Amino acid sequence: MYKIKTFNQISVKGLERFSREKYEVASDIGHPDAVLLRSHKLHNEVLADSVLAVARAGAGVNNVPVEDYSQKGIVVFNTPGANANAVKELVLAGLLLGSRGIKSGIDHVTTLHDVHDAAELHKTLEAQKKQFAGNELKGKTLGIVGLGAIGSMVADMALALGMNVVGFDPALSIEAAWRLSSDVQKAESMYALLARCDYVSLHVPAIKPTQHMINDDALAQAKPGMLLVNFARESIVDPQAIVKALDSGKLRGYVCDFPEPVFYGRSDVIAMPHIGASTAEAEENCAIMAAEQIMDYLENGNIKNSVNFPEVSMARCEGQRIIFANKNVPKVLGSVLSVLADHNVNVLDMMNKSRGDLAYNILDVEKMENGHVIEAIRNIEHVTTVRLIG
Ligand SMILES: NC(=O)c1ccc[n+]([C@@H]2O[C@H](COP(=O)([O-])OP(=O)(O)OC[C@H]3O[C@@H](n4cnc5c(N)ncnc54)[C@H](O)[C@@H]3O)[C@@H](O)[C@H]2O)c1
Ligand SMILES: O=C(O)CC[C@@H](O)C(=O)O
Repeated sequence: MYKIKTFNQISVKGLERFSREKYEVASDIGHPDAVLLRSHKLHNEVLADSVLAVARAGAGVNNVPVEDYSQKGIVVFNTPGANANAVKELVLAGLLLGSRGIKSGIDHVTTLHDVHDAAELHKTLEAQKKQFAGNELKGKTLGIVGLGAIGSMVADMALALGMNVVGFDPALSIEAAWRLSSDVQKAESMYALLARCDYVSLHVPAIKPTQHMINDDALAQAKPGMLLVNFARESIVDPQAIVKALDSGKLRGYVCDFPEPVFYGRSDVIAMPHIGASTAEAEENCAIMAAEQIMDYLENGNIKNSVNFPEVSMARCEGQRIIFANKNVPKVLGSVLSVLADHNVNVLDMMNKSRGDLAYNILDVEKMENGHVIEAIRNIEHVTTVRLIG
């Protein structure tokens, strides 16, 4: 029986993927084989030594200490693209909320709830509505920083609305480049993008190089009156710099998914409670993808959509499967094969891949009589984890 520990509310559609015959899934499991979570921060959690994999039902893995887990041989998964459409749709809402007097207009209507005469109410509102006029998106220029799963969808949406789209992504993957419309203009730097855009939407991961990438210097380059939209992460912007830019009029507004105390009481900030991915569809997509990735890893040793291990998938042969991870240095695979040879174990198929400092291997072998083989592999220098599957 495999054991899965959950944090956060995970969509039932994903949890149902774990068959009851093979899996026990609960939030209070003591020695799990895998952890399934959303935004819960794992940095302060002590994970049991039994944990082989951690799956983040979502895109950002800044709540997972990935480097630490890599040293321990724990595979970390995420679910790329599974919630991108939900975020894209909320970015559209953000652009509209920042362009039109939608929120202030609705708030104003609620202040008139003591006016009970309909004719008087309509007359008052008609006289006052000019305060809530705004601008259209069509014909304006949207800058997108980060053109991955979400950024590319936001680009398509903005083009369909008749906006000009400028993008910046120095680490664009080949797959993402194929997805991107040829109508997206390329900016040479983020500063160049900020200088020419009426709207800018951020879609980068929260990693060291993106920490406070929107700061005083960056905002000094911005086109005056720009609207900034941030559905990526709080750490990407310096909140004090945002406040200064709003006060000086450099920024017209800031729409985000990450409220900060310094924004309280400001009518030029619209802050939502991290609901970019909070749709039934996105939650299901993420949970299903995460559950399937965990199952394929636990049952077959295959790895798909990991943020720290290489992508590895091999069809099963008859017999047994040995999987092991090791530090990416010479001779480890050779030493493992020598152990197998010494124990008369025949290898049927194998795969070896590396990613940075890590190497990962799948060996299908004829059924072994000798129970000491796995222990002998575990004792080889630089091997971090080894497992025998059925
Ligand atoms: N608000 C929410 O609920 C919500 C939901 C989903 C994702 N997110 C956030 O959005 C981020 C992006 O999600 P995604 O699915 O598009 O991820 P993704 O990995 O598909 O795309 C991220 C893109 O950012 C690019 N990038 C990295 N560093 C950059 C830099 N310095 N400048 C410009 N581009 C850079 C990468 O090359 C990549 O193409 C996630 O990491 C997560 O933090 C938030
Ligand atoms: O799980 C969530 O609600 C948020 C997920 C989102 O922040 C992500 O990075 O995918």
